Amino acid sequence: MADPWQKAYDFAVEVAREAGEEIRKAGECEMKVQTKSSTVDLVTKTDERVEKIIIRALKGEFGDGAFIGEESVANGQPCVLSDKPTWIIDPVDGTTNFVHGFPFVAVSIAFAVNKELEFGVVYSCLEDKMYKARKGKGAFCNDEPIQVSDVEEIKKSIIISEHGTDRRKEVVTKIFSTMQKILCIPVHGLRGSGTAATNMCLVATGAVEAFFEIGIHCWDIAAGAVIVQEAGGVLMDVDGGPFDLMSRRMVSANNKKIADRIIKEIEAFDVTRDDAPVQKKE
Ligand SMILES: O=P(O)(O)OC(CO)CO
Ligand SMILES: [Mg+2]
Repeated sequence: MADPWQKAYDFAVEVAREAGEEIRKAGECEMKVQTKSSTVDLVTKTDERVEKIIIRALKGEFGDGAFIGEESVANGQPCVLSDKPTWIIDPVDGTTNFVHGFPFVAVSIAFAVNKELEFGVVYSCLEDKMYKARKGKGAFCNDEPIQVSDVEEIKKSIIISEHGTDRRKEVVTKIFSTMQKILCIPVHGLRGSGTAATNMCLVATGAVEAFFEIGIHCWDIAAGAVIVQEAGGVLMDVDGGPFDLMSRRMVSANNKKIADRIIKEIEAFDVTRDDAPVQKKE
């Protein structure tokens, strides 16, 4: 078959749009907020409900397949990327923004086969921006082609960095030390939208030169990874090695020169891989 995944790609765009509509409506109602790994790792009924809507729609169209969804994993489902066609879903990327009414929230749906990402869809639903990309076929925002910035000089760049949800003092110290060093290169500015998926789309459109983070999960960045690459950008590990979707470490940039310069300043800290075996409780 010449183009086996086109139908899945088109369907993912429609599902992301419907999910975004649900999120917009839910944002207008009062919401009950719960916490996951820590008091700053938030989840709402909307996250869980929208993930179920997405998975139900995909199963309805394509049958039972492999799914890695943020809320399914939180409820004990495995988080292992196999060779099987696999949907990787973040129903609400930017849950903290959503809870606070900070206006950047995205639905992120990616699809991988043989552990390789085939396409990604990020719907920034409060801005009504539909980002999408398919391997080898370019990246788009609302159907217009997008491209990374051509800036090569770090001193002319804007860099996105987030703070994450790990509030251990040694981790926060490393995050701020890294940010300080990058700011003082100097760069034009540091930014952060509060959603990794949207941050990657900002790299892809050329609004910023790079976004890096340690501690994100595969569902935050899988769709954005395809979008950045198809917009002409690069993905790397924070130590300069190859990007590994399950490692929870990522630098995305408009080009390798900018990525390498940022990597020089990154103070890494340990995170548990997404696909690490779950420890059995004694
Ligand atoms: O809001 P979420 O889905 O928890 O994701 C955060 C990072 O983990 C923002 O990208
Ligand atoms: Mg997320």
